Amino acid sequence: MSGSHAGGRIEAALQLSGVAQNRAVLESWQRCHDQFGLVHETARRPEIISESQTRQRRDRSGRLFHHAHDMVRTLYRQIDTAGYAVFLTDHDGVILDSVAAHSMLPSFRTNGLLPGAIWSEEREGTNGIGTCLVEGRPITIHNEEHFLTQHAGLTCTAAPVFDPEGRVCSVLDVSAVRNDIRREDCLRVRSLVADYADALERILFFEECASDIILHLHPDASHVGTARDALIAIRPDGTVAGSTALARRLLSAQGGINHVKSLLGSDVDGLMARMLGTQGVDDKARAPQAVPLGGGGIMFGQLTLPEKQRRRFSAPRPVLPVQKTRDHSRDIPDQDAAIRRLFQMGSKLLAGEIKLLMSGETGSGKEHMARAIHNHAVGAQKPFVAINCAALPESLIESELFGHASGAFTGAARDGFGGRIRQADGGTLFLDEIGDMPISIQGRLLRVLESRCVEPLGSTKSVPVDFRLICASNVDLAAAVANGKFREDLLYRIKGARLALPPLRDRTDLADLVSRLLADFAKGQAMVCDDATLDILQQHAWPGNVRELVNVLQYACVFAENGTIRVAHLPDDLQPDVSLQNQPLHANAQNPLWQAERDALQKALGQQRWHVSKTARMLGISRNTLYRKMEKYGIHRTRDEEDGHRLN
Ligand SMILES: Nc1ncnc2c1ncn2[C@@H]1O[C@H](COP(=O)(O)OP(=O)(O)OP(=O)(O)O)[C@@H](O)[C@H]1O
Repeated sequence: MSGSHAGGRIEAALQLSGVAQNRAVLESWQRCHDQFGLVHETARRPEIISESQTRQRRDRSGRLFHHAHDMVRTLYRQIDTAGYAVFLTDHDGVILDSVAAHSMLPSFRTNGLLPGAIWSEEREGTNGIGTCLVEGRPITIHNEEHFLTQHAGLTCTAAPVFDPEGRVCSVLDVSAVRNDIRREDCLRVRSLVADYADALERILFFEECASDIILHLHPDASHVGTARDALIAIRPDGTVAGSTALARRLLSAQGGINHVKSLLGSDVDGLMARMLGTQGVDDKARAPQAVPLGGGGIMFGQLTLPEKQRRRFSAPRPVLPVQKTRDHSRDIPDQDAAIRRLFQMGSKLLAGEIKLLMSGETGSGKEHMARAIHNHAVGAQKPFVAINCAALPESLIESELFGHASGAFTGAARDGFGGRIRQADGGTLFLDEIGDMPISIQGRLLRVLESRCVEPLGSTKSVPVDFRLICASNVDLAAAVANGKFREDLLYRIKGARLALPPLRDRTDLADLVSRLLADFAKGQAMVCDDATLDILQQHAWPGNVRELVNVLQYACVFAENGTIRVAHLPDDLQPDVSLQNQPLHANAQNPLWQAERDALQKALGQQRWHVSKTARMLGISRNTLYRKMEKYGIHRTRDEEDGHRLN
């Protein structure tokens, strides 16, 4: 549609008030026209604040930017790749973060969608971000619904993120520079964006209201304690410190939710007594209870108490003594600065009984690091119990973790088994791949973490346990919560502090790591790599990280002669590929040959269901060469592909 046509349509719609299909769009056009004096055909340059101002806004957004970082990327992977980008803004509509396919960046930039750009309605007319800020609800602004003609090529779906006081503090937006997307096709994106915005709201809520009593509410008891419930933060004096948008919606008929008395008809002590009974916080607090509302009606709820309140309501229990000042100068041998920093931080946090959640690619050394931190912070003589939650069959995991009484089930040990958690008493429990823990077991683990007691299967006796906890996961747990695969309350319990281990390819100490590992394998004999070999190791992408390096070096040691590993001693995958060395350096996306090879690789990977070894065999190249080519052409699996098939 030409500019004047679009303008005519907008003017006609404005005159026919009430007839427009989309109230929000019509009202926005009205604001653009009457309040902001915008003219739809004017071509305007985007207003972009400086990098330092954008940085300041990120800092000012508090933890929003930090927490949203992974979510924005997970959301991007979850959305079909067809030209979409994901944006995070602050409360003024200034873009703080964005993710898009590299090839699409120029077109988003041309349209003014880049960090620092201001997408308020006042500035850019009706648009996903700006209109969502005004409406305070998820919205799609489709092509010509944009007030300014220059934005008619955009399709934007956005959802607001609320702070606990109910103000929109951010907008999560998914946009495409395409005009072949039908409005109805945006529905799936809209529900995804809204889910992520809700998840972000809850993370900010739990963080900001960490010292308040949290009331979880829902009309359906089965939703209480899940990511679907409504949350209200209550101060000890009964005033409401904050709530989620869902809580405000569900309780809108209650005539304000400023004080627990008007909301529930009782003060804080009354609420505690009713919901916790005489049994203390640990068990009763979790079972949803019927909650009569002050203004009539009933919901189901449960309470989560901050540590201070828990102590008030639960029996005193022995706390694992914090070790005296520890000698942090006795460091791990790794030379990489990021690894050393993580070790120092992790040791201090674990010594202070903070729970650690490690992330990092497979084989990057999460367990290795966890053990080093435990040795340093708790003491090597204390138990370190590592459990891989993905490796245990579901039928066994419960008794393995929590133990069982004698004869609790067929095949149970005759004298019973105390369970791995109790083995960690006085030391550290390391739960690897916690994202793979069955949801039924997650509830039991949560109870153990809250009550610090284990109840073995087939027994009614609770046994007190004291351990420090380190968890690791290579799946995005926030996304697992959004997909209903991981309990949100457990995530907040285990996420005291996050440690993200870098992949081996990003580490700066490969040569040093190689000589350390060789010293271990060669058992006293001198063993080195020559320069050419070291060069190849430095260039390799190491998808299997340190574990892969260990395997490669062990293999090479078998063939090494006179204490030297040469290129010929490396496995086939690491042998140099002559054909690649002859590639022109200036290959780029405009080059038809470049594109043809990229397409062929992508097709082959798709045919082989992203099985890299099989694809490499089919193409007649080594696995290592295929990895390098994938890296060169920026070929990555989408989230769906990742879910379906593990990269071998
Ligand atoms: N910094 C290191 N120094 C020496 N060896 C290491 C180091 N990091 C890891 N390793 C070795 O690499 C291998 C893989 O490490 P680890 O099991 O800790 O990785 P991970 O990230 O926990 O793997 P996964 O995600 O598969 O559970 C182990 O053999 C470990 O001993």
